[in-house]
Amino acid sequence: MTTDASKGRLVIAVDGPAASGKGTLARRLAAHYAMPYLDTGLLYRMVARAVLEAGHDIRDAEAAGAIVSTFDESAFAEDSLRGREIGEAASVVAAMPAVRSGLIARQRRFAAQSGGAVLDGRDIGTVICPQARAKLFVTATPEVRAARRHKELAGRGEAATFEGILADIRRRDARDSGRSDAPLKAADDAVILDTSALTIEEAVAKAIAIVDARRAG
Ligand SMILES: Nc1ncnc2c1ncn2[C@@H]1O[C@H](COP(=O)(O)OP(=O)(O)O)[C@@H](O)[C@H]1O
Ligand SMILES: Nc1ccn([C@@H]2O[C@H](COP(=O)(O)OP(=O)(O)O)[C@@H](O)[C@H]2O)c(=O)n1
Repeated sequence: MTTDASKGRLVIAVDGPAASGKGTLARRLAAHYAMPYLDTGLLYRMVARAVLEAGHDIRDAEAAGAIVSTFDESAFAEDSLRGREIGEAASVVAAMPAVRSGLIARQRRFAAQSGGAVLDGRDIGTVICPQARAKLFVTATPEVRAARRHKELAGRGEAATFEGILADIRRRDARDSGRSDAPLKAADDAVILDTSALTIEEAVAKAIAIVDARRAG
């Protein structure tokens, strides 16, 4: 088996825009290869929640920069981080250089585990793990992503219109792609996987084939 070039380990980087299906694929890849998985979006969501809970304005970069070095990951229930508003707030703090740099070490530590790791986010293949052996950039049209998120949020009991979610997704795409620090973009050596017309099982099969090809390459 050929693994992470530098350390003999397989690291899988999964990036992509909101509701493209990257978390679903990353989780399934982690199960398939029996590797630990980190959803890095949750870290930005935790910082956003901590900033708001401390009573700061979400645009307060100084407050967010101070919180990023002290926040306690175990203090947040995952379910409380998945909502629509926290996703929006996360993309605001994620554009702040102090927040991004404050989260780099813990992500790289996770990726450095001896058994390898799967991480998903926006900048895993470009900034956090540029040496990752396998990189996927997962996409889908904004309309397909909005429909998926709409269904997901409805399942959580969160009322929102399809049009409202589509507007959220477009705004978040623009903010994530337009920021100067670690913008959302595919790494040069990433394989693009468009899931617009794929079922979850079809997308998983393609993702495994892509990773297997990288392991063999
Ligand atoms: N290929 C797919 N077809 C249909 N639904 C999907 C597909 N991939 C993911 N989903 C669903 O879309 C929603 C968003 O997927 P998720 O993996 O959380 O996206 P992301 O991590 O990119 O935000 C979830 O409810 C998930 O079950
Ligand atoms: N590696 C990452 C992960 C998330 N993020 C930011 O965090 C926000 C929430 O990320 P997420 O992955 O939880 O969001 P979804 O794609 O699940 O909607 C994104 O809109 C990005 O602004 C980032 O900048 N870098």
